[in-house]
Amino acid sequence: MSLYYEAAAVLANSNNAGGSLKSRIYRNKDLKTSPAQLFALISEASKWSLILKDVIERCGLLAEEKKLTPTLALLLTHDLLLAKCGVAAHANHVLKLAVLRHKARLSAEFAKARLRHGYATLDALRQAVEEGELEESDVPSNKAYRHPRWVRVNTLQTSMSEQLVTTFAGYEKTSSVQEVQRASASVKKYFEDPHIPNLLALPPKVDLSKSAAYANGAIIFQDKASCFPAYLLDVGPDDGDVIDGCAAPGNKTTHLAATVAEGNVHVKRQKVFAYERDRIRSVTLQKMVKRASAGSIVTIKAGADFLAANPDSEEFADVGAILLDPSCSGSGIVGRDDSIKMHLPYQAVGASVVTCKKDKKRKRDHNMTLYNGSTTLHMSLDEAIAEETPIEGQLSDRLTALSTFQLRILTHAMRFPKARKITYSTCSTHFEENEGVVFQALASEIASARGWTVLPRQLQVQGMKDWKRRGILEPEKLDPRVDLAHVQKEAICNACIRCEKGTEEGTMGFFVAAFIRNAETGSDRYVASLGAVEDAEEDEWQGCSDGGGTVEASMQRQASTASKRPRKKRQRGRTATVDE
Ligand SMILES: C[S@@+](CC[C@H](N)C(=O)[O-])C[C@H]1O[C@@H](n2cnc3c(N)ncnc32)[C@H](O)[C@@H]1O
Repeated sequence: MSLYYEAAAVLANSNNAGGSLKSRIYRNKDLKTSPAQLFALISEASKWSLILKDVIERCGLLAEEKKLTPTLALLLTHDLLLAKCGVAAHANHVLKLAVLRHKARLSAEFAKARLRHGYATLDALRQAVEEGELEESDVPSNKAYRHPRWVRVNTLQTSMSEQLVTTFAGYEKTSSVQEVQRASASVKKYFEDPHIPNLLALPPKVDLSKSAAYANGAIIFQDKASCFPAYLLDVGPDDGDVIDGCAAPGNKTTHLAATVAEGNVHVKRQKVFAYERDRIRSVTLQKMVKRASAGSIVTIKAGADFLAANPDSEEFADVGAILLDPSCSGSGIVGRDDSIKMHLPYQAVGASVVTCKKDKKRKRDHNMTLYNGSTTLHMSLDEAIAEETPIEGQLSDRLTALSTFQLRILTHAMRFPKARKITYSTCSTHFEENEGVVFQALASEIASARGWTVLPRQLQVQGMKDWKRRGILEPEKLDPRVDLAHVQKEAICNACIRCEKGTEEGTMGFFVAAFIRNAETGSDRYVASLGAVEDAEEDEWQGCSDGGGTVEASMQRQASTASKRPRKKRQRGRTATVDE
């Protein structure tokens, strides 16, 4: 009888295997249980876990049954109370006996829990559980703050108008994202995003994973915030080739490919080089690129370290833009609605220890978060999730290690001789990984040698310029060597873009900043774009009044150079140069 032990071991994921929950189960050749049975048990038990956790705690099951761990207690209680055939073990099995002894109390507590949640019958409760009504977002009690299902229409294959009459035929258009945030999964509503082109928000938990459009890559599940970097990079026909330095699973790579293809109709082909250091994640990247039909644009550098890419090599001679989305703490990630959340009952002593036949003591898995004294496991169902690998240890040590790596990768990108644009992003909410890295990068030798500066808000592509949440200054966390006046720091923060999780905007926690080269080394297109906002800057840009080495002063100088060059206009959210 290995079903429950094996399920507990899969959940513990003690070897930190990557990939989705499904792929971890189906790839594991050592399992005795059928993968389908194992997956069904885990996914069903997780749906009920919020209620069952409560039932188990009220019964004091873990205090009385020393053989049970929180995970085993949850899986067994699920089968005892809800599975058609009950606990799948022979009558005398030690685990079966451990829960059977408490059947009457568990059943009584389960009935009370059902009534507490306001469901008169088990069928009504079942329906609510299936629709995810009990499992709200990370911000409980406010439906307006739930995380919508964000869907990017893949313009390499299809168009928004085509999808609206096919995949989303019969869906009603709403005028606010909150309307879809509040809607239940069965409601057919969509909201067309005003900031990012070709992006839709749908009710949380809506299941499109079986749709043909998803299967063939016409639509891609991608959080709104995660679409910011490729859009902000704003690659145009003059920008040459593009590098995605940290690519897997590939959402931003395929988004980049779609934006590159848009500008390539009449001009020479631009390539996207996608670097991914991890071999296993490179396989996912390959699948994603193929499914999105981006193979003719994207060259995958599988298992290759971007830090080892030689900026001066012939291959990258035409690289004008670089997107960097390096590994981070992942503190902005929202428990996705297509991910499995397993709420485990609280165990007063040894709550973090899972025992199992072969491997007696297993360390707590990094996917667990302690929540109100008990534990919640988060498992991805989607291969295409940007999985983060938190470094063990104290938060401050982890942040130092991560930000050192992030700064290295960003300054490496600044070395590519023809590069004129870089975006740097993380799904972290920590200043150290975000604005902190931006400040340090700007203060680096390579940034001043090559003339890199931040792309101010006024010059950003329309949707990003309109986005209200900007960078945050936390002076006490700033590297003391960063020698800038307060007004300069504020200007840099205003150039940075943030998203917060658990808000009425429905995004994950995210950060992105763009860098550009100055007029002397930058592209004409950018120089022109600086001139385009010159007038607007005089009205809007309040960040600087002195003429010293400030960011804004540098922008002003660029703008004045630009005023002597051709005038330009914006097209489809993109900066275009036009001769008069
Ligand atoms: C945050 S994830 C990227 C998510 C991806 N941009 C997306 O949107 O789908 C970071 C990725 O960068 C990879 N990575 C980290 N350091 C790298 C390096 N030095 N060179 C190439 N890839 C790296 C990690 O293995 C991980 O897959």
